[in-house]
Amino acid sequence: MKFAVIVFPGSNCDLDMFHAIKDELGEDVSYVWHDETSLDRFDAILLPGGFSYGDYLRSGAIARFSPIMKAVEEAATAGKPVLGVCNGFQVLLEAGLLPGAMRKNAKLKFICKPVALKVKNSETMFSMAYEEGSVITIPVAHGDGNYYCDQETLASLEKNNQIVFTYESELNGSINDIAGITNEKGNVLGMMPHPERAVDSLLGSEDGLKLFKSIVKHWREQHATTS
Ligand SMILES: NC(=O)CC[C@H](N)C(=O)O
Repeated sequence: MKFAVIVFPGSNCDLDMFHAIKDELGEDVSYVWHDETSLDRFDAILLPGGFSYGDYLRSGAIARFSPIMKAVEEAATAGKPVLGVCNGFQVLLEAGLLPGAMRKNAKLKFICKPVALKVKNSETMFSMAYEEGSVITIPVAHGDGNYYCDQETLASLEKNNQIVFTYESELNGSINDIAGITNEKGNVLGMMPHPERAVDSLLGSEDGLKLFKSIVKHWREQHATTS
């Protein structure tokens, strides 16, 4: 399976994402600079965390106009897995590939620590290796992680089971403690916590690895050949 890690000016979690895929997951991965225009050769697209364009205007608001974003949209439409972590989530929101918006953390402080997350939906291509309802530990590191959407959007997120992860206790002001959501089709996931920083017990947790394993498992099932 071939993964792309999109690199924007100001991305800083691209190396961790690359390491998680190459060294911990053992899959093929390449960096793709933001001014490229095709992702045809990749099976899954990863938008890493960081401070694209210095978080000017709003986090992700400038990166969403990068040339590569048209290819990210095409990949999403084609049903490929698209994962945005932290700043990657912010870019996906700004691009309209996920509903809602990100605001500054309720207490206006940057929060950087491991947090407990509940797996609310283990039937997505990103979460199928987890037990539904299980509590996992994944670190967060953000200033703008206060997820917001209107009541109508919240109702549809709940109805369609699009909320994949929630914070176990109040963290940053996010509505209904939402930490990660998918699009309606289920192939685009945005999450504020960093699974790529939780892929080895040496890092304090390996709970993030199952997320990447889920993507591979789902892809292999879809591409199984019968001989
Ligand atoms: N780690 C990150 O991706 C940081 C995200 C973002 N720029 C923020 O501080 O909110």
